[in-house]
Amino acid sequence: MIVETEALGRTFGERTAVDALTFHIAPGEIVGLLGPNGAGKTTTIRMLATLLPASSGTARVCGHDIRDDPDAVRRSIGYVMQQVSPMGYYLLTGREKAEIEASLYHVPRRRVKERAAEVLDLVGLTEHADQLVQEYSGGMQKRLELACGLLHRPELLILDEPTLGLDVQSRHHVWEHIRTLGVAVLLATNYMDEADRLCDRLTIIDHGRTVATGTPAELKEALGVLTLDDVFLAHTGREVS
Ligand SMILES: Nc1ncnc2c1ncn2[C@@H]1O[C@H](COP(=O)(O)OP(=O)(O)OP(=O)(O)O)[C@@H](O)[C@H]1O
Repeated sequence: MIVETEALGRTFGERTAVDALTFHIAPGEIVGLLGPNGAGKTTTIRMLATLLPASSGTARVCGHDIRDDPDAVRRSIGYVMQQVSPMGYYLLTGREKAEIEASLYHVPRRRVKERAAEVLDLVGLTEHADQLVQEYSGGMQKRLELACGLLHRPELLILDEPTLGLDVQSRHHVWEHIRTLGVAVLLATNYMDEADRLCDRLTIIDHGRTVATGTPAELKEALGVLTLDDVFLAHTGREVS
């Protein structure tokens, strides 16, 4: 398994953000983590990425325990956060940004150029590689972020809201590329169409607990509804925000 959690939990003072969460991701699987605002998605992701210690339970990521071997976990994952990188990058070309990040990710120096070109190609940016990032559309910038998350060839890519704020066409384009990356993906999203189109399996959480898990088709079938919006509403009592 690429990810295996067992009763993973995190509290902040009196507040329980994640409560005994158990789920797994198999190699190559795209798993969506869905939930209303404040459900515990980001806290879960931050624990798996070893950016935040767990209060209880265990998790193994790419075979490494998040508590005992955080460095090995970090080497095995790519993490693409919600916000786009700092402004400084806008004055670079896509290729320059990828090459700088490759060095930050400890890609051997003699491999930097080749690895940067490889990941730019994976997300369809080869043609625009020598254009300034500030001239990129929002969708192209997101694809560049995806590319940079893959520079050290992680086994797991963690994506927090990968298409937040993009127009429909750019979102479809980003999805196409995520589908063909060939690594396991954990994706937090508030977009039900994104979860439906992209994810092999979904875990819906609310108040830090799993309330439903299954393929998009299974989740709809179990309730006899046609859309994931209805599934979400039935399990969380809330409309998708
Ligand atoms: N550093 C913190 N200190 C205190 N409480 C926190 C902290 N981080 C998160 N929380 C609380 O934990 C709960 C889960 O938050 P989290 O950010 O994981 O939810 P989320 O599902 O990612 O929400 P969103 O969709 O709004 O990003 C919330 O009640 C939040 O207020």
